[in-house]
Amino acid sequence: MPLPIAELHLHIEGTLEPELAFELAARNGVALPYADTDALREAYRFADLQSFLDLYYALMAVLRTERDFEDLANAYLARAAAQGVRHAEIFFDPQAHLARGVGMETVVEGLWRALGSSVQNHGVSTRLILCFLRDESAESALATLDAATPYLDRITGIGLDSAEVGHPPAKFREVYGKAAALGLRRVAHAGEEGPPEYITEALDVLGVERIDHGLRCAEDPELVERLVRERIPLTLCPLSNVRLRTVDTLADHPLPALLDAGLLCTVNSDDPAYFGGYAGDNLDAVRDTLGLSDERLRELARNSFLASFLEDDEELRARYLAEVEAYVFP
Ligand SMILES: Nc1ncnc2[nH]cnc12
Ligand SMILES: [Zn+2]
Repeated sequence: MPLPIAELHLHIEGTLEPELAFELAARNGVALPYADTDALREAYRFADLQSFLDLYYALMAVLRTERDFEDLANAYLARAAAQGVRHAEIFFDPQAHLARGVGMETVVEGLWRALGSSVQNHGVSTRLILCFLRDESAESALATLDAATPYLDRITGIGLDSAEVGHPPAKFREVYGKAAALGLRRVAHAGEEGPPEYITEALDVLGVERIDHGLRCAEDPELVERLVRERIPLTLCPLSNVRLRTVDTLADHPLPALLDAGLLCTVNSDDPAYFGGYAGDNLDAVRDTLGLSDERLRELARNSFLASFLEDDEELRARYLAEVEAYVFP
């Protein structure tokens, strides 16, 4: 039995496995510029975040109907559950779909068909987090939040993703202010490729409650001290960092140093179909390569539930935390 964890940094579009991409392409009459799944997998060699994003957005062309989003989410939930994920806070990128003529309703209703029955079907509780694309305009983010208004009962929070460098958090001050007023929780990618200053800005200007990635905080000891003091969680994604060359090798990952510093770190998969592993694979990799002890792994699992947005169901959080403490490592 795998260690029970919450996954807090997961882009649902990044769970599109090549096999499902080809199935959806055939179903929707979309031509893919790859001969087969092997040829597509060959394209999964990334130089940096942008080279990944180019493929990530291009492959979304196969996602067209509610059923497509439902199938995508069900495939993720089944795989995640098999690796110990008990709770998933799932990002989605509506602007990438709206730009292709796929409406907010199709995306949210489709995802909800899977998420709404996930506890029964997969044993995984879920929350949905709407991400704004930071390389789009602030006005586009505001229009996207407006388009999501009818679905806010299904959306727990907002996030910020896509190409980081050159798109500092402050650009999205207004939309984060509006989202806060609507009672939405706030997170943002920061310090993945961007500098530590973006992390500070996300906290001070956007009022985020967690930092997605955030690994470049390791370059600024005062920032690390602040994150520890304020108990700001980091949603780290080790295999993603290796594939996108944010770290040279997994052995160079700052996770052990950040844990030693007292940071509330969590381990997540980001875009598992593209980066070679789901949440449990990421935990196995850091255990094997970074030599994390069983108690460190338990700490990561505990952190994931503490950092989750389960304030609306503290009883469930307590149950998950009890599962973590009772877990016996093989
Ligand atoms: N790792 C990542 N960083 C920024 N934007 C993303 N969108 C999907 N995955 C992402
Ligand atoms: Zn991400």
